[in-house]
Amino acid sequence: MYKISHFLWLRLSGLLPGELMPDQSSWLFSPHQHMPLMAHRRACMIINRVRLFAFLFAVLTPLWIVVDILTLPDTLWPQLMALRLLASAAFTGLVCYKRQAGMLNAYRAMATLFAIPTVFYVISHLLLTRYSLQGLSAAISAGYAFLPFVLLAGFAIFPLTLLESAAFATPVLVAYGLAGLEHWVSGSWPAFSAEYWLLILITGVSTLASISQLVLMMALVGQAIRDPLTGCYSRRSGEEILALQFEQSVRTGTPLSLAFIDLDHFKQINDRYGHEAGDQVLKSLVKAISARLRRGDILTRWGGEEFLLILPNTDCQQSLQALARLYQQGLGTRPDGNPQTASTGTAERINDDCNNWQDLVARADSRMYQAKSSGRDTINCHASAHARPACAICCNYNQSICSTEKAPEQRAESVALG
Ligand SMILES: Nc1nc2c(ncn2[C@@H]2O[C@H](COP(=O)(O)OP(=O)(O)OP(=O)(O)O)[C@@H](O)[C@H]2O)c(=O)[nH]1
Repeated sequence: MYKISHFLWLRLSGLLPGELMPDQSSWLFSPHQHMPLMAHRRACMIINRVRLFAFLFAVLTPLWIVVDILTLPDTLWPQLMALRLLASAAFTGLVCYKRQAGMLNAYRAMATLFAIPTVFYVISHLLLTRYSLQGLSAAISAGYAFLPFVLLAGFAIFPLTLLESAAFATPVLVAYGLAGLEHWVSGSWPAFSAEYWLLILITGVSTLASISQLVLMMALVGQAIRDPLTGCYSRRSGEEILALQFEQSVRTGTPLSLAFIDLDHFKQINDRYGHEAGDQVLKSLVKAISARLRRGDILTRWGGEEFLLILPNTDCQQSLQALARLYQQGLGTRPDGNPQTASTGTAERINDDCNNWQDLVARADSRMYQAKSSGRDTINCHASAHARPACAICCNYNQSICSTEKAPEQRAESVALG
């Protein structure tokens, strides 16, 4: 059974554009495990497309009023006209929708976009069934029944997971099913069943199109956010991630630590062994660090041989522990066989009392420079005046010495780390 489903999955995922990493297949089913950067970009895209869709509907919906006036009874078209104008106003409101990009806001925007035509469809259906229209009027009024088809086909322009597509399509399918109940009662159920089946087929095709868009987006985001040499996050995406993490840390009151890591004497490698050897050292450093990171920690290449490690939900002491572990297990090897060392400066949002992520990076950066000038191969998390004493630790791994500026009990702690 597993083999069959695996084979099927490979065949199906091969049909989708872009490359799909095996560990990303669950991303197509539910948004649960999407990384924050992906979720942010997807939310931006969904909100933009909702506006586009709403603009189109805001313009097209009132245009049909002319046809209604010319073909429908005088008692019916004014009601439909009022309905159309209301729907158009609601769509215009959506075009002006300006909220911060987040998946919750994206869902709200999409739900509103699909709710407007669904309500329009149900009310227009109730109005039209009160009249027994004939000839041209009947033909024109039949057009109203196609609205759910247009709506479900519209899913194709959004990058959605399977679960999301199902959640948005279900109310439309239910509304259409309820509106068609009387066809069953009046005996014209075969025609209605065929229509309903067509609706389900369109939903299936749109869902596949949405998932394909999601795959394409994942591939593009994946390429855009990675540093091509080392495979870790690029500086641009690092800044985006950091802005999101900082915002979340402020909102939830949780700590956020940064470690600014700069390789020591890296220029010598390039000068003595060539750029190729230098590149190799960078790659092995990223490999070494990535293998030991906690899920949720993010490594970004900030500059040539400078890396920024983002540690969400991690306080000063925990970040020092994590870094001590990285240093102890090694940061890779230089071409001459010696271990590669690095100078690191750390900062933490609450302890350092930083109001924005740029300040936090600047704090970690300046501590990294202090670490360089104090002999390299060092983690420097010297605290600011606001910091708790536990953070006033500076470890020099070359000399296996750790010193504290504050309480003696922290010395014991830092020696244990070193
Ligand atoms: N091979 C390689 N070298 C790079 C890359 N990016 C930057 N560099 C080199 O990294 C070197 C950085 O040199 P410096 O800033 O003097 O730093 P350092 O030699 O590590 O000295 P300290 O930081 O003071 O220990 C420069 O020679 C850059 O050309 C890269 O992608 N590949």
